Amino acid sequence: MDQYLKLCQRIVDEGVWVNNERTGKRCLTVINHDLSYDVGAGEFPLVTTRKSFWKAAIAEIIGYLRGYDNAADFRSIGTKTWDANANQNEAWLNNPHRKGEDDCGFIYGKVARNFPKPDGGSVDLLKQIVDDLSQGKDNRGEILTFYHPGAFHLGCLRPCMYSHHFSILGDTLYLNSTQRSCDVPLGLNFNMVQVYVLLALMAQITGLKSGKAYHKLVNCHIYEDQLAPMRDIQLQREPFPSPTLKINPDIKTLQDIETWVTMDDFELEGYQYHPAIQYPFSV
Ligand SMILES: Nc1nc(=O)c2c([nH]1)NC[C@@H]1CN(c3ccc(C(=O)N[C@@H](CCC(=O)O)C(=O)O)cc3)CN21
Ligand SMILES: O=c1ccn([C@H]2C[C@H](O)[C@@H](COP(=O)(O)O)O2)c(=O)[nH]1
Repeated sequence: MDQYLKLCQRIVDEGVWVNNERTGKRCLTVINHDLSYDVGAGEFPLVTTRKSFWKAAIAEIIGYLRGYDNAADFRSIGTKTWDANANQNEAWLNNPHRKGEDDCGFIYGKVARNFPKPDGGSVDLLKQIVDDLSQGKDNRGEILTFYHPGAFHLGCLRPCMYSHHFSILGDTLYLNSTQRSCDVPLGLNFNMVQVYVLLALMAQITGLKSGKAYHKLVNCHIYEDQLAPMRDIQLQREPFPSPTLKINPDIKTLQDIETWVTMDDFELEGYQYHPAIQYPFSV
């Protein structure tokens, strides 16, 4: 939580205004920031200086692991975060590849689980990684990528957290996640939870211990209409101690994640937080 507040303060102090063409808004921006979470020690990086809808964040990453490409599927496991990008993004609404209401197109897990091969067919990157890690194998390229520049025109949004690289040292699993673009008030609140949960879940289903997760952010921004509540309200609050996340130990395989896991399999102990702040969302 301290790391998060430091980044917010860094943007307020050092940020440079950048015009963003896609949203038509100005963003106060810094380049390059590194966060890390000791998942093995249970350091759950949840924001406490406003109410966080952490279950929606977990639902989103579970949806990615399942390869969802439809906002209705995301809603059915507990998050509305893809509604606006699927149904209110002008460029996507006019895109001939959009298959109708709630379609997100070829995004995130849909890409990783069906990664097109130049010589035909596709690869399920996640399954390959889970199979390797389960046998204690790390080929120094255990990379789950959601990024396919040749397919951007087929989806409503390019992936923001686009690469998750897993590594084994001894009996412990590590994760390096990279994010190209970060909406610090809204998106990052979710993305920190997702990096933590991704390492914890992957360690649990591959029989390894959780180590550390390293989260690299490239373009970190606060949209112009989010600056006042961040600077004048959220940054004036004192953080509470971090809560602890409990994950159902019965989750043992990738198939469990694909078939029966719900948000009831995740519980928080000791979450104390300040009142909610509603930040504007830019489509
Ligand atoms: N501008 C922008 N920022 C993002 O963070 C973002 C996108 N676009 N597009 C794709 C996904 C969708 N994500 C989202 C979308 C909405 C919220 C949001 O509205 N969060 C609120 C309420 C959440 C709830 O009620 O469940 C929040 O207060 O955190 C967060 C992340 C993250 N991503
Ligand atoms: O997981 C996510 C997904 C999206 N975001 C933010 C970052 C940007 O503000 C927008 C995406 O816009 P681009 O023009 O494609 O960069 O969504 C996030 O922070 N985390």
